[in-house]
Amino acid sequence: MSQQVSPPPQTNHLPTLVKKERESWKVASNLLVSFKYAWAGITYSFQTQRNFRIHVCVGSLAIALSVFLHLQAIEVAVIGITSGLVLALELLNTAIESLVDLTVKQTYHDLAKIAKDCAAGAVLISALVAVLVAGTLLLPPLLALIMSNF
Ligand SMILES: Nc1ncnc2c1ncn2[C@@H]1O[C@H](COP(=O)(O)OP(=O)(O)OP(=O)(O)O)[C@@H](O)[C@H]1O
Repeated sequence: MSQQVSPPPQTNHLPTLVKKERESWKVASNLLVSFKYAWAGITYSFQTQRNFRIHVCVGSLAIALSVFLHLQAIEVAVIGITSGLVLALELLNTAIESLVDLTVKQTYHDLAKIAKDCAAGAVLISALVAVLVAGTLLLPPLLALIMSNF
C-alpha cells in the first residue's frame, strides 16, 4: 500500500513559511521597538527577581572595583563578560520559570521541577565562576592596596 507523503516545502516559499510561523500576538515593528521590549524584560526581572538585583549590584561593584584598582583592560573585560553572563542566564531563568508556570499553572510536575532546577543550576554555576574569576583578579591588588596603607 502506497503512503501519502507531503512534498518538502519549496525553497522559494521559505520566507512565507517563516513569516507565518512568526505570527504572534504582537511583533516588534522595528529595531527601536525590539529594544523597548528587551528593556521591559530586564526591568521586569529587576523589579521581581531578588537574585537578579543582587547580581546587578555585585557585578557593578566588581567592575567598578576593577577600574578603581587599575586592572588591565583584558582583566576588566573578563570580569565584565563573566558578570554579564550571570545576568543573561538569570534573565533566561526568569523566562523559563514563566514558561513553566504558564504551561503547568499551579500543578506539580516532575518535568517542571527539572526545567526550573536546571535553569537555576545554570545561574548558580555562572555565578560561582564569576566569583572565582573576580576573586582571582581583584583580591591580589586589593590586598596590596590595603597592606600599603598599614
Ligand atoms: N510546577 C512545579 N512542579 C514541580 N516543582 C516545582 C514547580 N514549581 C516550582 N517547583 C520547584 O520549586 C523551586 C522554586 O520554584 P520557583 O518558581 O519559586 O522559582 P524561584 O524560587 O523563583 O527560583 P529562582 O530563585 O531561581 O528565581 C523550583 O526550582 C522547583 O524545584
